[in-house]
Amino acid sequence: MNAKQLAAEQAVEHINDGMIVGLGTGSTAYWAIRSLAEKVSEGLRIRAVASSIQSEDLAKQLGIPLIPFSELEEIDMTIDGADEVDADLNLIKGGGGALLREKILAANSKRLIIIVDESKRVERLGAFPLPVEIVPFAANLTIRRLERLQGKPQIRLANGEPFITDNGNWIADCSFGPIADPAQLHLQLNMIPGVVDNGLFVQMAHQVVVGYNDGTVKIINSR
Ligand SMILES: O=C[C@H](O)[C@H](O)[C@H](O)COP(=O)(O)O
Repeated sequence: MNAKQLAAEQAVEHINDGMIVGLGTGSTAYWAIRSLAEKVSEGLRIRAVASSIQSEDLAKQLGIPLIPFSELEEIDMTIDGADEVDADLNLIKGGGGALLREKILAANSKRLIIIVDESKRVERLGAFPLPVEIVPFAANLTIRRLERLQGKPQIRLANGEPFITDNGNWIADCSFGPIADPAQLHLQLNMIPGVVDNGLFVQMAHQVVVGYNDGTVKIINSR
């Protein structure tokens, strides 16, 4: 079993009958969705909400009952991956472009469990370019504001065209270098008109499950 799968399977153990479960996005969340589907096929009764069209398609295909965002009041537990995790369990997310829906799920979940392999743990966030979701029609103005914050923004491309998120927006990947104060940067970014949200998840994770290549798993709880 690979390190991502190890972490995912450990996290899925926390899911009980009757729960509403938020499904993350990406190659680690993939294993959680697979493992959850197995439990559903064995009789676990849950309903899930997906953070991306990709995860929704996978969950549908594997027979996980889904509910739309419009029917949600609260989510019991969300299990999601991350691109970086620091010692305070702050995260960079959005490498797959799903940060907005992921953050809405995280903010409305009683519990957010993050699953990663050991490569995602860092002392300080910022080596991974920070994804910022921006509205396309004012992209040039928003990019200028991101440049003024020293973010060195690059519009993410897919096949030579701007990558389009599930919400119809663009992603500007920003390189701030080591991020000294994630909470402050998060606020500065989200105050720019034209920014929809950014991939900093500050003090949102309740638990991080880390899978190691030697087959072990470490659980880190928020303080
Ligand atoms: O937009 C994508 C998500 O934030 C992912 O959870 C994140 O990029 C980690 O993905 P992976 O598990 O594939 O490294």
